[in-house]
Amino acid sequence: MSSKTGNNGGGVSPSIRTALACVVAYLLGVALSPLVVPVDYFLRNLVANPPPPRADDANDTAVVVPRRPDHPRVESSSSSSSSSSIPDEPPTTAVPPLPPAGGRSHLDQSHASLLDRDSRDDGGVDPFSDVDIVVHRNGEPDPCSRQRGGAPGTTTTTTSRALLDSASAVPETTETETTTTARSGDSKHAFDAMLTLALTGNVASSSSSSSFPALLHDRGEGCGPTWTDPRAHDDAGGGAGLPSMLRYCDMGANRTTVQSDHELIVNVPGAGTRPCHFHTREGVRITGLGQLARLAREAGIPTTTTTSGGECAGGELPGDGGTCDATLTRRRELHLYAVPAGRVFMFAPRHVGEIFELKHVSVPLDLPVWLEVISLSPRVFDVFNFFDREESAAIVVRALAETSETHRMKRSSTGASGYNVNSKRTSENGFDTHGKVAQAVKRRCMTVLGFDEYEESLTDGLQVLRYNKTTAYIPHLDWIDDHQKQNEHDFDSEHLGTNRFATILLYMTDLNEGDGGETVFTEGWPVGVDEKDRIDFNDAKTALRESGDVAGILKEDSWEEQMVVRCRSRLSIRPHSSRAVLFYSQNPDGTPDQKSMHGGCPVISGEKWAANLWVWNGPRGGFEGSPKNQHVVERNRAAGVSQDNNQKKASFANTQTDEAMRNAQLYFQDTFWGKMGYGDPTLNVNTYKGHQWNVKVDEKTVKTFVIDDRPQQTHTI
Ligand SMILES: O=C(O)CCC(=O)C(=O)O
Ligand SMILES: [Fe+2]
Repeated sequence: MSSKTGNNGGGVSPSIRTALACVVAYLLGVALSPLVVPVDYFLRNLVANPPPPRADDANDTAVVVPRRPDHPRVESSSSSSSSSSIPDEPPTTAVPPLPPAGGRSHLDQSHASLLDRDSRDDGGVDPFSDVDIVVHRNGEPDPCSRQRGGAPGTTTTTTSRALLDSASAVPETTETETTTTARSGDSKHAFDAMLTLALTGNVASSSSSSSFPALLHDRGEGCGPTWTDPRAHDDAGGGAGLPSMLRYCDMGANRTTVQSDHELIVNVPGAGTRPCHFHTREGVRITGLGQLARLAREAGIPTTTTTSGGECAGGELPGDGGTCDATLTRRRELHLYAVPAGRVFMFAPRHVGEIFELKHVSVPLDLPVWLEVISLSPRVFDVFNFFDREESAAIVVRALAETSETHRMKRSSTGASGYNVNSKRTSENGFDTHGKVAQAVKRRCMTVLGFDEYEESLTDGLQVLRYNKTTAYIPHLDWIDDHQKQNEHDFDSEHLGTNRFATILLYMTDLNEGDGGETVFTEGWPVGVDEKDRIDFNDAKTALRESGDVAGILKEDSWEEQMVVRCRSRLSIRPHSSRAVLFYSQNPDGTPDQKSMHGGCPVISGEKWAANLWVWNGPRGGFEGSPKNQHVVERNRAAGVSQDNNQKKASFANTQTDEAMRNAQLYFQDTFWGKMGYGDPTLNVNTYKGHQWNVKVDEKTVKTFVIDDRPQQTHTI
């Protein structure tokens, strides 16, 4: 079932008439859809239980969503088993109690009281007394290192000791963003430095006289860079002497994305390198010691085994029989996901069907938001209860009412320089940058992705998409490829550039099996289908043709027909109103994830409305601090144009009235751009005020166009 677009209207202008008709038709569609869809998808989500599996659709290549397990923290058991590769060290001997508070001249008293059992009101239980810290690299389900086993809490734990020691080593910082002076560890940036230092231990330096051991049993050697790090062998630069984890946390001058808080980063004392920032498995950024202590208290339930009649341990009083009940407590685990400075948190799924409960994300209906893993490679997740039907309808209504030339719904374009209408993207799109719902959804999206603060420079406006019957969007990467570095903006996210990092796709209409319109991930495989039962392209094509489903609708061997074949044999997501899906376009190291290739399948029946939100790994073009290709900037400066302020859209067409222009060609200055002769398609470009476009015939310039002030301009010969 999907809403149908009406197109008859009264005496108003045709575009407003169409828009109004669409609004009414869409609302009717939304209002009626629960009556037509047997079990309404969203209502199913209203009950706290997850939706039932969708395996009942025999021919449905859409994802089969397994049930939510009763104990969603699947990670703790699996990670402890997977952690077998990391050798556990025998527990260290008990650490002496902290010195009296007065003796801690460097320490903020508030930190000390968080950890110091003597000064706590709750009986002084050290929050880390039976918890081991386990570290993962960003996006990795397997830990890379773990804490050496600590002594259970009769006294201050190794963890508290290390945290307090490292807190004392982090200098006082001034947080310019809050204009308050914070003591060491009070700011999230100082906290990052402190935790990184505690995990890896202090690095000998002339200025640090004290020495204390690393919390991690291997000082984080297992958590080294996953990319080739030139500093590993660079004795002169000191890189080789650093624990590997420090080289992971500080990706180096050529790879540390410059975020808006770059200047606030506090280096790891002794090492002088940038620290990691740390997130929970669910993406929550850990910004202070109090929060870390809270997480430690909440970390899982310890497994205990009790044997009676044992010997009494030191300090334990014997029971009636003169013996002690020895309670063997298996230590709990606090998993931290370490993200290099300047980089962005990424979920670390282990298996399809895995759940991530996002208790920190609030939505209008106060329903729990959770992720369910649809695919590991590409990384794709369903985001349950991300938005509701009301918001879904509001997005469509606003898109239809939009009249501004830059934002209204119109034939889609693609590419870094945007404006080229593409024959392989036949849908329509528009942008919602200021709508109330769009704003709310953008903020929610950032929270889901693990940002502790909203950052406008990291998101595009909400892009709204409409697909009518037969329209589609050929498989592509959302990551923008500018490998020749032709743009002022530097898109090379592996290094200092920024690019699209993650996409949240929102669906606003219900499409039934056979209606088409799925989002297909052409490198992914359908869930729940055995490897041996996967269908190859040719068999799927034969089956499609035999079914006759697209006969008379799509041309044989057209790219659209080929897409339907893929949509029916590869991982595809069927739209439902208020369904949201998250996927990543980059790997954790910033390289593009080629497996994230995806497209919008041709709509066979009805209409599809969707929207996407692209989140970048750093400031996108036009925002302060966005990375630039300096050579292009210089070139433009020499040509007297500034790209940021003067971008224009220009179309060049041949009216076929001047015989001398029969074989004309368009050049940007002296660079060939495209054929502009009789019968050649209009050339659409993004260009800049003052740019010169030359028309040449037989290599001689016959006409020059200079781009003027108009935002959109057409030049003809
Ligand atoms: O419509 C879809 O399902 C996908 C849209 C998409 O990939 C895009 O707009 O980048
Ligand atoms: Fe896309």
